Amino acid sequence: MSGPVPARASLLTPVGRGAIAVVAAEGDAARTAIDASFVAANGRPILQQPPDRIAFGHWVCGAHREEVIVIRDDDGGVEVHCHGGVTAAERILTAFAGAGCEVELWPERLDRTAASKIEAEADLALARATTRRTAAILLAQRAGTLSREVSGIRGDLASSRLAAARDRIDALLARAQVGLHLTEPWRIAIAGRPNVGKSSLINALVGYQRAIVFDQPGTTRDVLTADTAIDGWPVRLVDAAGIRETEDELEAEGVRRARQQLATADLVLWVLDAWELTGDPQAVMKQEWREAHGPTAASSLILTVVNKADLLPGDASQPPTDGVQFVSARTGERLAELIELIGRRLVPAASADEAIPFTRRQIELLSAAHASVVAGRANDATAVLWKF
Ligand SMILES: Nc1nc2c(ncn2[C@@H]2O[C@H](COP(=O)(O)OP(=O)(O)OP(=O)(O)O)[C@@H](O)[C@H]2O)c(=O)[nH]1
Ligand SMILES: [Mg+2]
Repeated sequence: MSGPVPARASLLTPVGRGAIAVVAAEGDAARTAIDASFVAANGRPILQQPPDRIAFGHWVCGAHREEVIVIRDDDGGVEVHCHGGVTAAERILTAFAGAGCEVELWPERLDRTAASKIEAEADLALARATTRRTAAILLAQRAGTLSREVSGIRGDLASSRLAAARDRIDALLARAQVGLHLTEPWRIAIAGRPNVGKSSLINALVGYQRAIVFDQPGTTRDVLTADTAIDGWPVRLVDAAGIRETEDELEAEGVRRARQQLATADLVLWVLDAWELTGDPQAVMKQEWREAHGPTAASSLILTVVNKADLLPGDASQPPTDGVQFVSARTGERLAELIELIGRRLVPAASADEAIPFTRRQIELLSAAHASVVAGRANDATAVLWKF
């Protein structure tokens, strides 16, 4: 027989996001609170409700009655589902606390109840995942893909296959950026001369009117961002104001910030105007980059986007060139190709069934294990990997 379950209560759902809120509680004090406040529609006390089945009723608190569903399990745990929003859930949590339950934040609860550290981290990450693709990858890690790989590496170390272990750690570390971006958006800066259609392109990519579009150079004076998904990856599109020399102080500040956005972006889309294009798009992009940034070479993480392709005669078909995409933000022409190209550039390869470290803690452990393996200290590496 196990001892008494400590009484705890937690709000499991994020504040203000869903139509329902869920409060979980356990321990004798939790039952006391339920007995005092829950009136089941079938008139039975909670212990006479069948376990793991929903009991509909009301949470009664003074003159206030709130519709709820209560579910109990066999181990003294209960879940109360009430209307979403802050008030109802708070009233229920207060009742649990009043009966003697310790109120615990849900990340702490996850840490305590998860079967492993990776599982707890995956649950936290899943709550922040915004696309199916990223959620599928995280679910695979939660289901054991990452821990199996780590234990495979420990097996290599135990059998003195140090080179194999090192290669497998290298492969995991190579996916660290993808892993961190399962919960953090990739940052894509949209840059180029004034009036080429940067804001229009962002609007087209996001699918709604977000940035101000105006037929005058220098419309966007500050950095605007829009969050969306591209090819299943969460991205933050950053609208960099037209970079050029300016006397206007406010604009100069915008230019300074835009430059900073470019320096820190995961990918830059350098936008050209098809109507004004004279010569090879890549060469023009490099020329404009030099004008804006001085002699620093354009980084490889730049895609050249030739916008306003609808203004070109004929079907505007250009021979496909590596790193160049013709589009029309106005008509949506070739936007699908651009989206695919961005996806490939951002994340060269990632499949849901490979092991991917997805937290800084995991990446630090792998780096430490790597250093130990390289130094020939297999035992130290093994010890670090056990911390997974
Ligand atoms: N024909 C055509 N016009 C476009 C296209 N994209 C944008 N424009 C027009 O070009 C003008 C400038 O567009 P913006 O999106 O404001 O350009 P921008 O690069 O953000 O300009 P700044 O913020 O001033 O640097 C507007 O009149 C748009 O309607 C396109 O694909 N085709
Ligand atoms: Mg703009």
